[in-house]
Amino acid sequence: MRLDKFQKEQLTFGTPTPIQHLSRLSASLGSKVQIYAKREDCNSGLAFGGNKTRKLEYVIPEAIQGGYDTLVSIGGIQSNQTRQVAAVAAKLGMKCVLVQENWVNYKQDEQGVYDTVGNIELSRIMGADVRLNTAGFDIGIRPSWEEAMQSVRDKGGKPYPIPAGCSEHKYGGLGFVAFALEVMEQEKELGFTFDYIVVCAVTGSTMAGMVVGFASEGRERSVIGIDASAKPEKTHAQILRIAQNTAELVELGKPITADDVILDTRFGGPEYGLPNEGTMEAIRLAARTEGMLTDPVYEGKSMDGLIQMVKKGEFPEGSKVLYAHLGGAPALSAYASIFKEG
Ligand SMILES: Cc1ncc(COP(=O)(O)O)c(CNC2(C(=O)O)CC2)c1O
Repeated sequence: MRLDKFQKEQLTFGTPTPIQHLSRLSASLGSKVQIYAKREDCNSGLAFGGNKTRKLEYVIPEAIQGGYDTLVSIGGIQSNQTRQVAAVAAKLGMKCVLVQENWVNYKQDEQGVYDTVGNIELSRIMGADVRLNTAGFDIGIRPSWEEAMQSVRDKGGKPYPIPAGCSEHKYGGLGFVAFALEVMEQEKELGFTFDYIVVCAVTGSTMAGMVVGFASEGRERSVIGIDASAKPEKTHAQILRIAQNTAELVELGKPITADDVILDTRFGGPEYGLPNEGTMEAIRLAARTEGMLTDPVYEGKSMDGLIQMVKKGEFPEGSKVLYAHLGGAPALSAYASIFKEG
């Protein structure tokens, strides 16, 4: 495994993100499984950080060395990706253009709120050129994003392309290979290894990087993805493709197969960006047992998956399960109306 051959720009705090024992959450579920969380939601001082900030550490060097002057990225209106790109651009003194597509059929109660608070508010405060677009949800390469790139060129700028979630970027998986290697180092200090790692998946490079990183110890199938795209076929295919590309980049030395990408599709409904009852219960339980905030789009769904699997006895008794907390809390204010009752 060769990760050290890649350039890295420090955008996180540069120290291993903490692994916390969620003792009260574990107890509330019967203590048969011990749950831990690795806190990527606290990984950087750049606008609350998150999983994209770790990914951008391997994406950004090319932008700096290539003399690009504008970072161009894309996501839904409450995208955590675009907020993190805006923060990195601000920190590096680069311009930023963000395409925010209409990926979520949010409630009428959120009219006038959903596209003004949370992540999109933060991106505006950080000086990004935020461009709303009516196109719906899709994790692939988008015409709106390509048009934004061209608009920068038309004004004499040099745009650097950062696709949704950084995932289709050639180095999009490297950050979470590093995550996996970091966990394996921390396990030495903890004195045990995790039996499972639970992670939310939408554009796929977070999970893809983890699968490759843990594959270095034959643990690729300990990574359990919880789909939050509600279009799992496309997400699974994208995770597999990114994992295979990333395995080649880091010279893993063995293939990643479709069976190595374990994506649980039970918790992503009703559609991308909208929570179900289980999502809401999971958000409340994690908040009320651990003071740990998760969101209705991503982490609330992976937390629901984790909780349901524990309740159903799908983890053998005595398992130690690591929950990857990837961020997302800044979007909570855009969903204020759904938390009004209880
Ligand atoms: C908090 C949080 N948790 C998990 C994920 C899923 O990660 P992947 O896209 O790498 O699968 C996101 C992604 N968010 C996207 C965004 O635009 O914010 C890329 C979809 C996330 O923000």
